[in-house]
Amino acid sequence: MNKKQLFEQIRVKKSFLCVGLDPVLENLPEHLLDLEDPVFEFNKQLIDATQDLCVAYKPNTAFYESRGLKGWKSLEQTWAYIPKDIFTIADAKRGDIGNTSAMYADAFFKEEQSGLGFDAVTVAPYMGKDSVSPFLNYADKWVILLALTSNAGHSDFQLTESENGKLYEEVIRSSSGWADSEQLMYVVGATRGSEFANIRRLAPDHFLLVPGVGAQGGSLKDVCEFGLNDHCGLLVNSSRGIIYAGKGTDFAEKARAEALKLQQEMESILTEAGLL
Ligand SMILES: O=C(O)c1cc(=O)[nH]c(=O)n1[C@@H]1O[C@H](COP(=O)(O)O)[C@@H](O)[C@H]1O
Repeated sequence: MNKKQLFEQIRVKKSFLCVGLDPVLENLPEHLLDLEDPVFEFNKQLIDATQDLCVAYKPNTAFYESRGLKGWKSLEQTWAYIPKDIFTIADAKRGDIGNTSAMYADAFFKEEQSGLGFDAVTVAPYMGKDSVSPFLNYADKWVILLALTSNAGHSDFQLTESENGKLYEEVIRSSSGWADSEQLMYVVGATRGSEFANIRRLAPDHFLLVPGVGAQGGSLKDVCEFGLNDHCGLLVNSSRGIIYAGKGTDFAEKARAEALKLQQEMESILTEAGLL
């Protein structure tokens, strides 16, 4: 899916919501636990209940990899179940020397080989250009590079100052030369509201993947104040805040209600910005 198509989906659905599919077996509704693949069944019902309200799904691969082969199978089935007009992000935070990154890229993008054909993968930038390029070699796929993350530890390195400014600024500046905004997005945590104006100065046209609303307390309004651009430019993710809204047999309805709240807030933001 290209940038134009993504914006079209945002306008059709009046939403820039990304639903994070981060299932922990112990937290799943009890009635699913006896099924052959409770994780897939959980995701399937969540996808059925939210697909008209969101433009993207983001399974974080850790929640699947932690269960070994079974988990990988659940991930594969989940990816295959997501309707093809919805943007899919493998949140895997990969990046290694070039030939190894090429294998990671195949793992998430090369469907005929790996069984997975995600639209995008999250990548850590710190090994530099040659560690990111193999992902960019897939011309119709996206790299979502970590810029300014939502966690407390973001200040350990990302805010470090040098003659080139803060480290995260340097990540955005340098990587903008590796690919354009048709192939590159940045991760910026919703908890970093005050930095959005600065990020838009460095990356005016890029889509930003913004995790951290919901369970981590980030504000959608603050993110949008400076984060919105003329093609929306935001994919705002909530995982736990949606998928664990309920724990009973009505968990999917409860998840839908939380997703709907966000979608409605997004619709009024998009309307106010003249983007619908
Ligand atoms: O790359 C990410 O998606 C990510 C980056 C970041 O800075 N912070 C962050 O929370 N995430 C991911 O976004 C999701 C947030 O989940 P919730 O806090 O449950 O909404 C998790 O999958 C995190 O791994």
